[in-house]
Amino acid sequence: MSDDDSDKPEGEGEGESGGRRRRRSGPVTKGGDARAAKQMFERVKTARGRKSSSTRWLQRQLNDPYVKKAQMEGYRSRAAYKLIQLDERFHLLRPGMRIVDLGSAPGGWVQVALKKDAAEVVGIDLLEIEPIAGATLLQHDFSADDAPDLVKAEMGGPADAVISDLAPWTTGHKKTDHLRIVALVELAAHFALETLKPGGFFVAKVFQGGAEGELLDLLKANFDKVRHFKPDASRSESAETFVIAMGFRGQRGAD
Ligand SMILES: C[S@@+](CC[C@H](N)C(=O)[O-])C[C@H]1O[C@@H](n2cnc3c(N)ncnc32)[C@H](O)[C@@H]1O
Repeated sequence: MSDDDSDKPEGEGEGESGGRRRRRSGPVTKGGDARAAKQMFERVKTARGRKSSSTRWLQRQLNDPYVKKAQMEGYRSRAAYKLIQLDERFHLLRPGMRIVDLGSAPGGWVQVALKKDAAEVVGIDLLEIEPIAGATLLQHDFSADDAPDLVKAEMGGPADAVISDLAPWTTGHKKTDHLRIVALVELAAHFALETLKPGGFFVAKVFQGGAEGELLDLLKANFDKVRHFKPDASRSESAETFVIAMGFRGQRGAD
């Protein structure tokens, strides 16, 4: 993953793209390991064969209050608190909504949307996601041509919200990675324009300067309000922030 705010150690968990899998029901992972909630700072010894970047990731995870909170409150990722805090700030999630979550593995944002009594939650990721009761989870590339129609068919209509915590797998080459990240957010915005209903909103993780240039122009042309916000759960050393575009003007504005 590109982002040092990621929930996985660098280089782990890369999934194959292509195949599509549907999951409709299953248990939400509950509870947490009380031992993991220890208050003391945990130091991790560099084990043989473990890269120092993995050691740093492990040490940070063990000492991160949001990791501990997620384990105790039954969320699959610390990322869940980013959506919770975005919602606290902008009052986005309301009961009965149809919500599309782009890049949903392992499922923290899906859990938050369900907790807010969404009527339909469709999550899509290149990676397989353990089932979550009440959500439809697709293992698919959201940028594939057929993805918007697939998602709309699963939801039974246009979405009230498209939320994106997408992070691309990276090459280590700074310029290439930056282009990949920008392209991914732009694709997510176009996905939103194709699937949202008028009045709907789009939330997306963006990097560095936030939504800029063509992306910002696109959002301003199609939404009544565009804001940026970095939730407390987003690590201060991370270049990520979030763009929130509210009041979709409808398909004609997308021209
Ligand atoms: C930071 S994680 C999302 C965490 C999630 N919001 C949560 O709360 O658990 C970003 C995800 O984006 C996914 N992703 C990246 N490119 C994708 C693509 N083209 N289509 C679908 N998912 C993609 C990755 O596989 C990864 O699981």
